[in-house]
Amino acid sequence: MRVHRLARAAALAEAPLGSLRGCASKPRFLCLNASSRGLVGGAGRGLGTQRYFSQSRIARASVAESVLKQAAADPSALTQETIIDNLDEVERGRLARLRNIGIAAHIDSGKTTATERVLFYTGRINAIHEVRGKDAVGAKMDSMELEREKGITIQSAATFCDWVKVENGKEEKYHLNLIDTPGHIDFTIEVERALRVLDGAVMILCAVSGVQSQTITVDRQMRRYNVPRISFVNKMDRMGANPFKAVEQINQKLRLTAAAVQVPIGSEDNFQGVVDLIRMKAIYNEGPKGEIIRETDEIPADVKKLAEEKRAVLIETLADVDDEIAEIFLDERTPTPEQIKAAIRRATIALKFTPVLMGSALADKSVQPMLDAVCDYLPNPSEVENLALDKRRDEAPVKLVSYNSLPFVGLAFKLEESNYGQLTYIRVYQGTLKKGMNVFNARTDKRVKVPRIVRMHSNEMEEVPEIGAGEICAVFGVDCASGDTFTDGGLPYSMSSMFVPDPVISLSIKPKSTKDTANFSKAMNRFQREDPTFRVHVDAESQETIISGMGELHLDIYVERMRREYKVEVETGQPQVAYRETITQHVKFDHTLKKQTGGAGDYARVVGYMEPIEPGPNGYGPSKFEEQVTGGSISEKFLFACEKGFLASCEKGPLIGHPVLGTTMIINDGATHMTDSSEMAFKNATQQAFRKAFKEAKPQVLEPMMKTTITAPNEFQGNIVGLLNKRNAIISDTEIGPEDFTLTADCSLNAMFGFSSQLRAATQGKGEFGMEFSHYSPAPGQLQKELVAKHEKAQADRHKK
Ligand SMILES: Nc1nc2c(ncn2[C@@H]2O[C@H](COP(=O)(O)OP(=O)(O)OP(=O)(O)O)[C@@H](O)[C@H]2O)c(=O)[nH]1
Repeated sequence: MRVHRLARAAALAEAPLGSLRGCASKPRFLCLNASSRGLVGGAGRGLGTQRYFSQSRIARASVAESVLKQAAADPSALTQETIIDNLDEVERGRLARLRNIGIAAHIDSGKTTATERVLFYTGRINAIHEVRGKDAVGAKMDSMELEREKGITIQSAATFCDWVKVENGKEEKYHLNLIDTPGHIDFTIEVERALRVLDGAVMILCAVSGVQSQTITVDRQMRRYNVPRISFVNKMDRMGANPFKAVEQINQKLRLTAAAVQVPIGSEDNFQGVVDLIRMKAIYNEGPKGEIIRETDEIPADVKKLAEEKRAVLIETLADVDDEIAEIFLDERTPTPEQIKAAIRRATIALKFTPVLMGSALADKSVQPMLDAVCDYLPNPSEVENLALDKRRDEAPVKLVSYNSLPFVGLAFKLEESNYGQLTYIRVYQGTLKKGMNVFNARTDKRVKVPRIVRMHSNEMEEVPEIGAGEICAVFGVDCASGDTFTDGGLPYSMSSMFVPDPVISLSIKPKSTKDTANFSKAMNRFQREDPTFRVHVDAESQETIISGMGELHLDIYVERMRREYKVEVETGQPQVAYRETITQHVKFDHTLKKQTGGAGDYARVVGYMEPIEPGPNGYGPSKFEEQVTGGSISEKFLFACEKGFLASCEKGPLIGHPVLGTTMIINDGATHMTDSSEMAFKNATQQAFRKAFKEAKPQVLEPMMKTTITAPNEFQGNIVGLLNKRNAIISDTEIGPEDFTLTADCSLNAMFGFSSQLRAATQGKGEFGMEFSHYSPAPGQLQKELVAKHEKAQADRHKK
């Protein structure tokens, strides 16, 4: 068993953490109000070590003045354990019942539908409205008109609520901050930034489709930010629902140890409820909207055997990831429900395990046990390690502690333009953020006042005077960029920011009428500030405005928002692929720039070589500049200018004007003139040398390859394989289900233009596909020839003008 566990751990460690590629849609927060009641037998967990606090220890603990003094003098010397040990009862109770969670999944798995139930059952909303429902109201968290129309989540939305968990007749109130994230790959940044600041997540899977392409992306993102998760297999009412297939796929495809903690009672349209395998109780939802939970010891006879079997699998799987259960298992004893729950909690927080729950959000079944599991198994803010970098100590990492009385540290993770000005979402990692407080932006070194603090409930907000440590809120009137760290000014801390994938597609855009120019610029500025994956630049040669993003849908949504929200009609050019350029050979250069035009001349000589950098496991890396000059033939100052020249050259490659990857330039010699050399001369000389050497080094155009997943009814499989073959796609996996098949292929983005309409035609509108950037790969010779010819012609035309 131990070997088995190690093998799994090793497999996990080796699993790629993903680099670019995104997934995507809209997050929302839910937050439960911090209870001021004392902790009753609560558990706190320090960094890696388990810490359970006995009642007597809690009683002993009081606000330790000495700890606060120490924190004020030198916060970085404190360990999380020291602080947690000294937390007072009220603080400990507040944190123990606080959860910051995200809901993330593949497109259309039911995230928004499930969130709607959560809001209803916790009393945040008093009626349930469906995504694309007949009442045309739309789900609470899809507040944007476009989202409601298209039935997709585009932006993350935050909300908060209180969940009262009842266990053994005792009520415990939890405060949840919840973010509903979008599923579509084009809105991946919304998932990235939500996961960056959340402590735990609910991964939703479809009971019929199991692990899908975006589930894999979401999995990578959760690993990137070490986010523990519970899994919820939704759509148990659908034909072909099979939660155990989903469990197996989490184990195999995601390489994350998973086991069901429930089994279904009935299936498909006869799905009635679930059996809780830990307490061996049947759970049913009653009432018009499933708001009443009925629990009974009477497990239906036809489910009993399955429940016993799956309970045994749960314990055996837990024994693989938890020492305490392993011991009990080897002694052939039966663990108690409390022991099982404690083991699930430990293993989930340690990222070794995910418990799998099941239900149907649309049929109002088994959502409440999922909320109980959020409280039972996902960490509270004091159980998650959050690090900041201390600028005083060479950016040494320091642990942030979610204690209200410590100096304030928060991260601005999302910006949004609202009717009342810029809204900045902040996660408070340490200390308290108060209305009217002056906070310090670690990036700009500027102080700003916080005039208003609100808690978001989708598009509504509730003003609050202060927000405690470990919570999420939004503030008005704070000018900053996404990813900025704020402190109270006393701590020189900054937090690492989130991962922003590079755009893969771009198009030219301009307003149809010049009278709309002002609104057009306003919209561009706003979208850019809000979404770091949406980029805008003016092409220096063509003077066209170019927008770039994660996919056609991503850019289409902005064009549509411009029309609706800013009343600007625009013209767009053909979508352009974000190509890259590289070299394939080692080439030497010795280049002299020499100009004598009367007065002071220009002189710079650079000598060295260029060579390709072998692509790593994540593909082609950034280009690099190195200087190896000995003997001072080029001074430091001029070498710095050479580097600038190199960076400028890499922005617009010599071949087709796209950025350069995987290329090293080394300058190891040169010459300087007493009077004629200047920084400009060295910068220009480097650019000229780069250009010449690049062309001699067998340059290569690189094109983005997309991991493409297609799902369609089985009868269309032949048609789709035909479509993919025409596009030279490499099919890597095919899975055939009872009704639908899912096919995964690597395809160049260039070959995928127009694919959606062809897929529609080939599957009578029943096929779906999703694409995610995978890596850059050398473009075929013919395509490279065409691109180079087009680029040269465009340049020649420009010169003629
Ligand atoms: N049969 C069935 N359908 C469901 C269930 N939950 C959601 N749906 C339907 O699935 C579709 C997608 O639901 P959403 O809640 O929008 O899914 P989502 O994951 O939020 O979608 P995106 O945010 O766009 O990725 C809608 O038509 C829902 O009515 C369920 O439990 N059973």
